[in-house]
Amino acid sequence: MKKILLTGAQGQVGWELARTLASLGEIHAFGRGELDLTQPDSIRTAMARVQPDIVVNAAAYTAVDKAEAEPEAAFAVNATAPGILAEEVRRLGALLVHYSTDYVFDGSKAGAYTEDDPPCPINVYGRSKLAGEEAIRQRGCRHLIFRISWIYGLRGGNFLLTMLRLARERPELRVVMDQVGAPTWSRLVAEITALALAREQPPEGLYHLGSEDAVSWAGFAREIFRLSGIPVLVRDIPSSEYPLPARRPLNSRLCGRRLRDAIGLALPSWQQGLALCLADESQDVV
Ligand SMILES: NC(=O)C1=CN([C@@H]2O[C@H](COP(=O)(O)OP(=O)(O)OC[C@H]3O[C@@H](n4cnc5c(N)ncnc54)[C@H](OP(=O)(O)O)[C@@H]3O)[C@@H](O)[C@H]2O)C=CC1
Ligand SMILES: Cc1cn([C@H]2C[C@H](O)[C@@H](COP(=O)(O)OP(=O)(O)O[C@H]3O[C@@H](C)C(=O)[C@@H](O)[C@H]3O)O2)c(=O)[nH]c1=O
Repeated sequence: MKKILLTGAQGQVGWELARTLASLGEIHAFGRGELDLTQPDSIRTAMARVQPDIVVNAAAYTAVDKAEAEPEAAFAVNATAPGILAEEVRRLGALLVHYSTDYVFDGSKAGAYTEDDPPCPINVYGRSKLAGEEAIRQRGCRHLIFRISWIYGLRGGNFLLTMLRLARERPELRVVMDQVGAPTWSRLVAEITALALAREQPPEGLYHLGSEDAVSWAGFAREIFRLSGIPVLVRDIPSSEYPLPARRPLNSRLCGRRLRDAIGLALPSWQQGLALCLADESQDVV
């Protein structure tokens, strides 16, 4: 039976992975308390204890705005730690599964970004995540990196829960309409990861995991409220009217063709994903 070491087990994606990957092998799930990615010894001790066949790194520094003020903290978790994990994975001859982001791009492309498009991040979080990808590739271990985007679910901190909370407080919300991307339910990321790992020869390298269709944050908010039956008004605004410490790419669309061609896996449309998430009764809002 394969041994799987999972980091970030309390995060949005990690929480789903802890359940979904359990069908694939013996899972050793670590939250920050048991495995702190800022402590190299903590990483090496966990790796030595578990001796995993597969490491799934779902831990990350994801506070996009806060990262602008504390780049060292973001780089420690998102860049240095994946490099150490990759070193350990190479020594064990294991496979490292890692998640990156649409924020490695500047958003200036007209269509969906492919894996061959040159990254050019415009904020600290994006730069730290790109450095993490590069650190893994440089170590030369077997790896599978999924770039994902706009993750939501009914747990943790995300745009869906923020919208549901704000709608209880205000009759009208102002939401940006000039940033487009594909909102993705955390469970679908976990399920696609499990399907990829269940293959005799799991894919390796870099893959974009995004549904082909895209929407603006304002359009996403409207669909959340439509499906939830909440009568709140969403007013379209440009990003310039919602100033934040970190710039966001205007185009976050990721082309999922490479993964579909490699193993026949693709995400459902973002609308289908959202409907599935909101209809799921197995999860409580946390
Ligand atoms: N959220 C999104 O929209 C997107 C996320 N991604 C990527 O997907 C992956 C999963 O993200 P997601 O689940 O949404 O993120 P979350 O923020 O929900 O979860 C990240 C987890 O990492 C943990 N963590 C943070 N710092 C450390 C540390 N020093 N040591 C150990 N664990 C730590 C956090 O713990 P704690 O709660 O204690 O801080 C948290 O449980 C990440 O690689 C992220 O960059 C990519 C695109 C979009
Ligand atoms: C709450 C709110 C946000 N917004 C805008 C701000 C921002 O431009 C956009 C998205 O807001 P958020 O700050 O929730 O999203 P953000 O933290 O930028 O989300 C990103 O997280 C990282 C981790 C990723 O990797 C990305 O894929 C992406 O999901 O919506 C409004 O226009 N109105 C509002 O009321």
